[in-house]
Amino acid sequence: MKHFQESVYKLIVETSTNLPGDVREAINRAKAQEDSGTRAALSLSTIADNIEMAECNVSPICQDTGMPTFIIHVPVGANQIVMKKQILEAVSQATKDSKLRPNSVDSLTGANSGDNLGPGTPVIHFEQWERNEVDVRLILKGGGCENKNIQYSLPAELEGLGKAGRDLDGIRKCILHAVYQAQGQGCSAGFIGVGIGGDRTTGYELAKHQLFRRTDDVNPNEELRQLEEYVLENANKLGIGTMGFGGQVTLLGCKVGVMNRLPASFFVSVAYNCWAYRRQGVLLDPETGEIREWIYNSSTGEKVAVRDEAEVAAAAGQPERREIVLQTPITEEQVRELRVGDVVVINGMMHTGRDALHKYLMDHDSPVDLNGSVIYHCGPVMSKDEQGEWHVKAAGPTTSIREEPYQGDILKKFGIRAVIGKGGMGAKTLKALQEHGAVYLNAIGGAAQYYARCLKKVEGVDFMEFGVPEAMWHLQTEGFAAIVTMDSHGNSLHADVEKHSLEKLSELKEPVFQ
Ligand SMILES: O=C(O)C[C@H](O)C(=O)O
Ligand code: SF4
Repeated sequence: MKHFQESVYKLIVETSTNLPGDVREAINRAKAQEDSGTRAALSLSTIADNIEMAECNVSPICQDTGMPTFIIHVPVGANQIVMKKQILEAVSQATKDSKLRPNSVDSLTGANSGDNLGPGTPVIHFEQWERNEVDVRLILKGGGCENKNIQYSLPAELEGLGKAGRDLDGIRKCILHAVYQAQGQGCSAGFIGVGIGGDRTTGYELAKHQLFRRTDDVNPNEELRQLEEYVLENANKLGIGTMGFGGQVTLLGCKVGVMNRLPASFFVSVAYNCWAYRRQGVLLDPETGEIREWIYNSSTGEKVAVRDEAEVAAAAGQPERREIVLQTPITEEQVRELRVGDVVVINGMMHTGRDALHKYLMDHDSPVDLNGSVIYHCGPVMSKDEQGEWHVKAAGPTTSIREEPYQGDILKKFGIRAVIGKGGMGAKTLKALQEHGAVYLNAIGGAAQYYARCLKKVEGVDFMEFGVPEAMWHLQTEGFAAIVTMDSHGNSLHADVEKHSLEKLSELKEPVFQ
């Protein structure tokens, strides 16, 4: 199979940079359902822009290119050892070419392998079949939505929904709860794969396999078909909306699979995938390894309608939405002026920082002055040119809640005035924003091309030893827009949406499937 490695490389690039047609259609439908001018509609426009940009630039849709997971069907006798070696080569090459972010981290030392290779990464499953072709499928599922996967053991007592028994109605409750607990943190609107039964490991595997189903396929099991339909309709009543900003569309797809279980166990496993639902597949010629066919057709996939000027104008015309341009360094007075719902446009310097940096700063000094500064929760995809200069290739926000134990203290210690991330933060940070005078800005998760365009120049980098995603990048920005979702007056849009969605969840308590 002379062309196998090259075909796998093409598959990786396509998966990372171009969303399949069925996913685009689902996002388009969501866009049509949201009222124009709302935060959700505007966010979906940004998402649509980002999808187009990624395709045009052949660059990652989201900077978190996830855990590359391959599922491969081969004819009997195919040499899986050689194929595996070539897959590793293709992954490493795609990482060098900035199509994948270096995402493989030593769990004990924190060292990034730099090429996406290491124990357990990438994930490769082989299966034999009797067809005379090779089927290679790939999913790039990022860490933020992976963190929102959840497994229930029935019977259980669920927040808002009460008792969930070992029956179809108990399963229904678990799935609704799974969507509720994700809030906007997994970059809603999302897609879920559900595995009923199995053990803890195979249950999750089954859930993830459901994510390879096309969004428009129909479950052959009538009970499960009804369940999928019910969940899709009712999860959208929770009002979580795009990025957890509130809205009509919270879930874009639900696929459920079932397998046998042990008498003592009853697991319901849910794999949550963000809107940046990157999965693709190819059918290969078993002799040459050349691509015969793409499995999730992207070329016939429709375009996601890009930003509509009328919509932007409608949003701007809303009296309650203000747009404030800020130049760094930012003062306390400027920050105290801001209210939840304002759009802030940042010009000047921004510093990236995520898990490793926040932990470090708790008991060390910062290499740069952070007074009046902006911290961006972001692990970008970077590339270095021949002159040794760095360029930002993809740079959307990461889930901020992971920094909750540190953020409040760090704001105060260094005089930071704005934190940009996604998904919101908790009570401790909200209190610190109020006491110190700072603001939390929510950027649109996954919109990595959209934001990379605003990051004009890399002024420097510290802590490269933490690896590319965790390093502290010093970036010159121009026109970086984000929404105030937590202000210095004790208001949090995230707390409001969570409370409201819990009320909505409780309305779905009554049995549906007897
Ligand atoms: O690691 C990242 O850049 C983002 C992550 O996928 C997240 O959603 O938090
Ligand atoms: S940042 Fe959002 S879109 Fe990107 S992988 Fe994480 S959850 Fe998905």
